[in-house]
Amino acid sequence: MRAPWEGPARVLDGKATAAAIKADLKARVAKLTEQGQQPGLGTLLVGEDPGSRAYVAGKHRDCAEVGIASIQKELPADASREEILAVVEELNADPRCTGYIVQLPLPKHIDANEILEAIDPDKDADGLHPTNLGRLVLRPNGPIESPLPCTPRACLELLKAGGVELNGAHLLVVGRGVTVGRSLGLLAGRKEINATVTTCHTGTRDLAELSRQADILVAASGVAGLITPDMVRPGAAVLDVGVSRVVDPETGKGVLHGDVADGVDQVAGYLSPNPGGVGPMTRALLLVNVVETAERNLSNR
Ligand SMILES: Nc1nc(=O)c2c([nH]1)NC[C@@H]1CN(c3ccc(C(=O)N[C@@H](CCC(=O)O)C(=O)O)cc3)C=[N+]21
Repeated sequence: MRAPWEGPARVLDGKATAAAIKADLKARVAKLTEQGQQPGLGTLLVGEDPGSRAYVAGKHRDCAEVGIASIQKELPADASREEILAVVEELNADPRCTGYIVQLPLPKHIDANEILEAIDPDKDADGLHPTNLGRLVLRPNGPIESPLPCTPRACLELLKAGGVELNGAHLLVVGRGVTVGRSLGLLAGRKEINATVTTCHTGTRDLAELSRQADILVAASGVAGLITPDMVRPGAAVLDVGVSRVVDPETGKGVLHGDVADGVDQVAGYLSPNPGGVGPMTRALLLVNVVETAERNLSNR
C-alpha cells in the first residue's frame, strides 16, 4: 500500500495483513467443514443504528468470504432484557454457532454487562467475557485455551506483520476502555509477547512526557487528533485505533477522525492508517476466534 501521508513513516497495512489472515483461515475452515465442524459466527443486533448495522453486515460478508456460516439475530430497539437474554441463550445452545457477538452499544435501558456475562465464555468471539479476561490475568505465562480480545490481538498481529519488535519493547496505550486499552495491557504483557506496558488515560499527568518514552504508541482514546508529533519518539511505531466523529469546519459535515494528528507521519518509524489499519485487523481476528473455537471443539470431541 502507498502511504496515505507524506512523511517517512512506514505503513502498517491492516487491509493487506487482514487479507493474508483471511486466506489462511479459508483453508482451515475448509478442513473443519470436511470434518463436520464448520465454524459459525452469530451476531445479535439490537436496534436500528445504521453504523452498527453496517458493521454487522461487514462481519457477515467476511464470513462468506472464508466459508464461515452466519447466524444473524435482530431485536427492536425497545427489546426487554428478558428478550435479549433469551436470544443469548439460544445462541449458547445452537451447535452451528461456534462463536458470537452482541453488537455494542446496546440501548440505554439495558445493562450491557449483564448481557455480556450471559454469553458462554467458550463462544465469546469478542474475547471480552469476564472469564476470558480473567484467564489473561490468572495465566500470564500461557498457554490460553479461550478466545482472546480482538482489537488488542489485532494490534499485536499488525505490529508483528510489520516487523516491529515486541519482545522487551515499551508499549504505551492511551485509553483504558475495556475493548482496547485495558485488555491490550493484559495481552501485551504476557510472557509470549513480553512487552512492558504503560496504560495512560485522562488522569495521566504528563502524557507527552510518558508517550515520548514509548517504542510502540497505541492511540485508543477516542479523542480526535490527541496524539501530536511532539508526543512521539522518533522512529516509534504508532497505531491509530480511536475513531471519533468530528464536524468538518469547511463542509459542516460529520467525518471520522482518528486519534493521531497530522505530522506524526514525519516522526514515527511506523504508522497504521485509519481507516485501513487496526479496523480491518479487528474484523479478521474476530473470525480467528471463531475458527480457533471450532478447532478446539474438534480436538476435544
Ligand atoms: N460486540 C462488539 N464487538 C466489536 O468488535 C464492536 C462492537 N461491538 N461495536 C462497535 C465496534 C466498532 N468496531 C469496528 C471494527 C472494524 C472497523 C473497520 O473495519 N473499519 C474500517 C473502515 C470502515 C469499513 O470499511 O467498514 C477501517 O478501519 O478501515 C470499524 C469498527 C467493532 N466494534
